Amino acid sequence: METGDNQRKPRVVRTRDLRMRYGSTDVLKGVDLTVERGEVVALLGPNGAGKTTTIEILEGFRKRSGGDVEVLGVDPDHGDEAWRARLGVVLQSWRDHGRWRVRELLSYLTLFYRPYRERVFDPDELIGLVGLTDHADRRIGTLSGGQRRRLDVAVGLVGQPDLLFLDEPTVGFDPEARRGFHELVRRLSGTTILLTTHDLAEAEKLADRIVILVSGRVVADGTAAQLAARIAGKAEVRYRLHGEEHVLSVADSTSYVRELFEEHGKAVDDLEVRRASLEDVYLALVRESEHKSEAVVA
Ligand SMILES: Nc1ncnc2c1ncn2[C@@H]1O[C@H](COP(=O)(O)OP(=O)(O)OP(=O)(O)O)[C@@H](O)[C@H]1O
Repeated sequence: METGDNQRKPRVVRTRDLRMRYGSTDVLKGVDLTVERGEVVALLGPNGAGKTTTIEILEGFRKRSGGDVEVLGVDPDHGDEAWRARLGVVLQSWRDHGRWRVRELLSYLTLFYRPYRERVFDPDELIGLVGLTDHADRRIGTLSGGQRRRLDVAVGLVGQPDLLFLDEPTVGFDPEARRGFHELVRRLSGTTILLTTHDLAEAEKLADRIVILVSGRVVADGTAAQLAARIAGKAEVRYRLHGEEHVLSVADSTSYVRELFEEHGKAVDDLEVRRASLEDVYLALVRESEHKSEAVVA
């Protein structure tokens, strides 16, 4: 008999060799992606990499050209209403129902989920969770961009989903709204989430794992630290010496700094050592992959 440790973690999303072709253009070229229960996974990649296409296939909104896909144990091409009710989808902003009021819309949506879900959110609890209590009776058309986005998230959460898709959730947020949104996602701890974003700090803050997609292929998959280790080595050292600024990229920053102080002592000022950030890692991986695919095309 298998013990708990030996049991595989339940897969919420699994794709194998996922392919998508629009006309004669291959947009997804064999994507292998897994998301395990309780994980928050960020899908990153340059414009046109295929993130939205991937998400739409997983949501059952788009039919794939090839490969195997399972979401909550079901092929999305054959997902029924009960399966759909287990998903939470936050698309780009909710533009309909501008004349409806916030509480009214959420109460109405709970009716769709009730036949399929054991528990659905109480609308007022949900409104509190997304920080819209003061706006519960406002018409949706009068909400600000950030408030509307919070409502989008609430719409995705109504049915207490087993898997939540967030497509660029904080576009257009001011820094305070963004921080509020990040706290909200943390409060959902335990919910499996697949999100796309162009905000690398956001990915680093929220995601347990980061998957980078370039030109329809997964080029990296791991924690932020694991990705950093792939291009590890160099750190940027900045300092001022006799008033003159120096910026260097060095392999062993500890030895460099030790020797710098041994040689120049107190003449060294404003020292800063910066390890590779997720942005550095991301840009390096994207450049490397783009070069490789250009070489293949050439
Ligand atoms: N319905 C469609 N018909 C033809 N081509 C499409 C269609 N939808 C998307 N594409 C193309 O597929 C590619 C991938 O698009 P997709 O929207 O999945 O990228 P993305 O990674 O989400 O990009 P972004 O970061 O800009 O949102 C793009 O080159 C896009 O032009």
